This record gives sequence, C-alpha cells and structure tokens, in this order.
Amino acid sequence: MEKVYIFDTTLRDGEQAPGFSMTSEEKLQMALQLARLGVDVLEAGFAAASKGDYEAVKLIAQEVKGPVICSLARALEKDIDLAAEALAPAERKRIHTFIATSEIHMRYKLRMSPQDVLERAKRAVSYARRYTDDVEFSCEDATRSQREFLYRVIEEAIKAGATVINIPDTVGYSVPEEFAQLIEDIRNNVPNIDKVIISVHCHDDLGLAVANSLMAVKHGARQVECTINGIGERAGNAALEEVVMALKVRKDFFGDLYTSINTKEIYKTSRLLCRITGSFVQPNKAIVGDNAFSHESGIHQHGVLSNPLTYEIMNPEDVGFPSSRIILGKHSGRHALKKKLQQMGIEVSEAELERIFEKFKELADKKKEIYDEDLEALVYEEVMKLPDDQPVSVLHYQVQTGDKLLPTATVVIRYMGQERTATATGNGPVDAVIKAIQKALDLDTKLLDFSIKALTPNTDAQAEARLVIELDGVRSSGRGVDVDIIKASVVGFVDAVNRALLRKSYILSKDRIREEGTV
Ligand SMILES: CC(=O)SCCNC(=O)CCNC(=O)[C@H](O)C(C)(C)COP(=O)(O)OP(=O)(O)OC[C@H]1O[C@@H](n2cnc3c(N)ncnc32)[C@H](O)[C@@H]1OP(=O)(O)O
Ligand SMILES: CC(C)C(=O)C(=O)O
Ligand SMILES: [Mg+2]
Repeated sequence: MEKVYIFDTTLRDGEQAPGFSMTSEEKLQMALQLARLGVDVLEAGFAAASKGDYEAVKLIAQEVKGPVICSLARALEKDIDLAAEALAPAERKRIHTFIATSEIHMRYKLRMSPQDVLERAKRAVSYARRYTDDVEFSCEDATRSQREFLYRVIEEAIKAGATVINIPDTVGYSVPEEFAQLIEDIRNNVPNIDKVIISVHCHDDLGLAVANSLMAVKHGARQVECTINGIGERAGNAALEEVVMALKVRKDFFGDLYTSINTKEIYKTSRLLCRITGSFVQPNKAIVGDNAFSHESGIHQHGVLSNPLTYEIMNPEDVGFPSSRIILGKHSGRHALKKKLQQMGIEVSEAELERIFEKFKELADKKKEIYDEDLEALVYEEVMKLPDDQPVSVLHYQVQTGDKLLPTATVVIRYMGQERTATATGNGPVDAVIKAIQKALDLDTKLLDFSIKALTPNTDAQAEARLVIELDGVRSSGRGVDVDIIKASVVGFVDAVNRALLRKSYILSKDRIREEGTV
C-alpha cells in the first residue's frame, strides 16, 4: 500500500478566486475542519500577501494540530522570512516557494533570464531550509516550460534541499496523457528525483484538473494539491473530493494507493466552505452537489430501490452525504412513489396508490419537483378527504394588541363536540392566538414551521399562511388564506391539526388497509 499525500490549498489558491476571500476567523474554522477531514498538508495562505493573511497563517499555525501547516512564498528572502515567522508556532511547518519556469512568464512577467531564475530558485530553497527541513519548490507554469530547462531547475532545487517538487499545470493547459508523460519524463531525467515527493497542482481551465492529477498519480506523483469544491484561480483547482473518491472507488485501476482522508467528513467540509463563502456548488457537482445521489427517473429509482449499486458507484454515507434521495418528478414511477409515501408514514392500498399516481403525474407535468407537502396535499385530496364535521373548529376568537399592550387572545373552539375556551398571551397577535388554541386543545401540538405571505402587493391583499405541525409524532401541514393575517393563521393552524388527527386515525386503521389488500 502506498500513500498519496493530500495537500489542501483551499485557503491559499482557493481563496485567490474572486468572491472567496475569508477572514482569519473563517480561515481558522475551515482549517479546523480540514484537519478533521485528515488532509496531510494545509496551505494556510500566502503570509507576504497582506497583514491579514500573515495573521491567518499564524493563527492556524497556533491552533490547528495534525496537518503540516504551510505558507506560500515567492522566491524572495522577504517572503520566506514572513512565511517562516507566521509558521513559527506550528508543530510541523512547510515553506512552499515557487518561481515560473516557462519562457512566457520569465520574459514578460518576471523579466528575468533563465539563468537568473535558476539561481533565484536555488537561493530561495536553501534560504527556506534555514527555517525548516520541509521545503516544497514549485516550477510555476511547468507544463509550458522548456523540458531541459525544467529538469535543470528541479535538479538544482533538489540539490538545494527541496523535499517536495511540485509540478503545476498553472494555466490548466495540459491533457491527461501528456501530463502523465511529463511526470514519467521528470522521473526518468532528473537525478535524485526518487529522493523527493513529486507533487502535482492542476487547474481546471479545460475541465481536466482532476483527470490530470489522477493520471499523474498513476505515473508516480505522490502528492496532489487540491481544494474543497475545486475552488481556485479562474476555473479552479482539482477538487479534493473528486481526487480522493476516484482513488478510493477505482482501486482496480489505480492499484493499492490510499489517502488519509476521512471521507465521511467530505460533505460537511464542502457545506462549511459554501456557508463561509456564500457560494454554493452547482447541483450536478460530483460527490457534493445536491443531485450527486438523487434519482428522479422511474427506471433509475426502481433500480436503486432494488439495489443502490445499480445506479450508485459509491455509498452516499461514505462521503457523509445525508443519504441517497428519491426525488419525485414527472419521470418517476410507482415504485418510487410508494417508497416515498412509506417514508412519510403513509400507508395506502394498491387501489389508492393508482389514484394518487395518476394525480401525481398530472401535477408533475406542471411542477418541476414534487415536495413532501405537495404529495401530502394530494393524498389528502384523493384518499383522506377532510369530513365536513372536522374534529376541531374555531367558533370565535378575539385578539387585543397595540404598541403598549401585551398581545392577548381568547378563543372558543369545538373539539370532538365539546366547547372549550382559553386565553393566552404571545410575542405578537398571531403567536397569542395560536397559543390560545393550543391551550384549549390541550394536545401535544408542536409548531415546526410557519410562514405568511401576501398574495398580491397591496395592503388589502389576501394573506396565505402555511404551517407545519407535529402532533404526537405525526407531521402535517395546513394552509389558510384570508385578508386578515390573524384569521389566515388560525385557519391554517386548525387545518394542520385536523389533518394530523385524521392522519393519525388513518395510519392506525390497519384493518381497513388489510381489507383492501395493502402494499
Ligand atoms: C500561480 C499562483 O497562484 S502564484 C500566487 C498568486 N497569488 C497572489 O498573487 C496573491 C498574493 N499576492 C499579493 O498580495 C501581491 O501580489 C504581493 C504582495 C505578493 C506582491 O505585491 P506587489 O509587490 O505590489 O507586486 P505585484 O503583485 O504588482 O507584482 C508581482 C511582483 O512579484 C514578482 N514575482 C512574481 N512571482 C515571483 C516569484 N515567484 N518570485 C519572485 N518574484 C516574483 C513579479 O515579477 C513582480 O515583481 P515587480 O514588482 O518587481 O515587478
Ligand atoms: C504557486 C503555484 C503552485 C500555483 O498556484 C500554480 O502554479 O498554479
Ligand atoms: Mg495554482
């Protein structure tokens, strides 16, 4: 078994992308999670970039245990000094220094001759070695560099004391076969290359960052630089979650390679980054996108329900994904519908399922996704119609409110033929009236969700209240519409309670289901 080291650069290259800047505290929060994820090296930032980044690297060096903490530095003594200073508190530290080796970068950007670049690289590496014996050197734009010169620079960097040699595809120009060949060529042409770890750092300008990284590993690279969700300069870097899971899932292809990543932490790490940066991944993103383990079409759903491996090459729980999700839509079939109803605690007979299925398809043609609440409403309409004499009705309510009054409500309700009265106070008039109804009912009703919106943009608009409640473990939703927001809320709440009571008795009536030939 050989290890592939995971070098995470979410907090350095990832942060370089527009809109992904993080404060020191946010970087620390992310770094602590990356340590839980099990990354081997954590590039905390570029200490010379700004006072803030210096502080962030220092904070992470102080607080984060486990991974090697690293800072980037140009091949300049002042950058290396700052990196070393910021990294000082770390238990294990790495200085990562770099300089471009391609003709175009040397001529137009650095305005340096190849000989000067070679000298600068040597000096930077040996200078960094004064501070730590873990020094990484990168030949920026390696894939567009002249081969013989690239070999020379790497050879001199190793002589100067580099312990990791990183080969970046800085502009995402390479293609997998070519990149694999470059790694092979470096291994065959650079003296003492076997004494150091070969690392790769690929960008995604052609959508090939992960493929290039994996092919490099197949051909001898043993460190991959990557970022959570693939964030990074321009189109981003290789996505950590994709590299790690490809190596894990395709051991038959990659051989006995392993990483130290605790894959169950992947999803959590991805979501944390999304929350911190406010930038969410696209739904179809591999491994961590919302749809990565979702199935909407009937044939797939039937397959997955029979055996998840029919359409899932990895277990969602292995990456910490909540679970594979059956999404109901116009492509879904009866197997999935039946399963969904069961998950919602609704048991129906075959005849009822047929009726619901027909209505469900009609609705799905009009609506992109069918949510649990839509399905619930449909089931109520088709098989659990509320009777005219509902268990609960509100006979009268009265609410007092004002800027100097504690909102107080009194209600008179009828519950199972019996009249009951109660008074309650609340944070506002709606809160007070709902609390009064709850008190009068004297049942264990928990309000889980409440929203109210105006259906048109005027002050005399109809208001629509939507509520979700739980009554003795049975969830249900209710809806009320009225020009008066208090009335809309009362109607919605009572609607939800009646549905919960009805559903409770419905679920319990197993005899009826058995008689009709149940599922
Ligand atoms: C491929 C990559 O991802 S490389 C990392 C990219 N990341 C960043 O650039 C983020 C952090 N950068 C910064 O905050 C700033 O660029 C700083 C603080 C580092 C430098 O700022 P400034 O001094 O104003 O320089 P500026 O950014 O305008 O230009 C870069 C300078 O560094 C030089 N330079 C670039 N790379 C290197 C290198 N690897 N080694 C030595 N010098 C370098 C350039 O030639 C240029 O020099 P000049 O000022 O003498 O012309
Ligand atoms: C600093 C180096 C490794 C880099 O980010 C790149 O070349 O893309
Ligand atoms: Mg980069």
